[in-house]
Amino acid sequence: MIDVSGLVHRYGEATALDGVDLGIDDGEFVVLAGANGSGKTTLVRHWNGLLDPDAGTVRVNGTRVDEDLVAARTAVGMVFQEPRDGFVAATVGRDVAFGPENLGLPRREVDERVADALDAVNLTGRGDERIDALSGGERERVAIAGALAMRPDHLVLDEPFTGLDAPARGSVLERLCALHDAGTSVVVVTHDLRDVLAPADRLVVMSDGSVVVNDAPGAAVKRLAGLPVERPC
Ligand SMILES: Nc1ncnc2c1ncn2[C@@H]1O[C@H](COP(=O)(O)OP(=O)(O)OP(=O)(O)O)[C@@H](O)[C@H]1O
Repeated sequence: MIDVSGLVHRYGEATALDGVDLGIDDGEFVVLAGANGSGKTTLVRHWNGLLDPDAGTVRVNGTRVDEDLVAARTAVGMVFQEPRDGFVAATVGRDVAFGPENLGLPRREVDERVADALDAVNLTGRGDERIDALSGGERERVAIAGALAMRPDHLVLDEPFTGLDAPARGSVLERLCALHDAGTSVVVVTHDLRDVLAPADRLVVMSDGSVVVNDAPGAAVKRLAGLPVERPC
């Protein structure tokens, strides 16, 4: 469970989050939408302690993030925008192994986690391939595998479909649905609601640093008129 209460974040004089209250339950599939600059990225960066609140609290599984950063970062796996710039190794397997290796896990467990994570994103047996030879969709799935290898309770993806063509977008979304079906909570941050609402349990929309819609997708979509969000087709 991620529990955000009265969260305020300022960059200098500018208020990026203006008292956000939001909960993400275990096993939920939540779409977090809103126009550019509405505060989505700032909000999710608080979930594993990459930013400090100016006011309010963020708890992950009942513990304040600032009291136990390691627990928050283990429980909340993040796949940031443009993961293509964030790879730490040349090959798929080495990159996915990086997180578990840094936890100091024994080799056998690292190998098992890497194999499971690659299975989960449909890249079974492709650990030796070079990342720079993969397609955009495959690279996104490597980034997701890297987060999954940490065995998170919540997987948070910031604009995972940016720059992907329709088939790649479909394959990434299909993998997210499979992970959700297997019990991982999935939060997709996006300004583009095409396709992604069908599997979602909830749609949260931000505007100017506040949550303005927070409801089941069917009901939420009816309230999008006038909000700067691309509606589903
Ligand atoms: N490092 C920073 N320094 C100063 N201002 C920032 C910084 N990061 C974000 N902001 C500002 O905070 C506000 C919220 O930005 P944020 O990136 O959280 O929104 P977003 O909804 O994720 O937008 P996008 O879709 O463009 O990533 C914006 O006004 C943005 O310009």
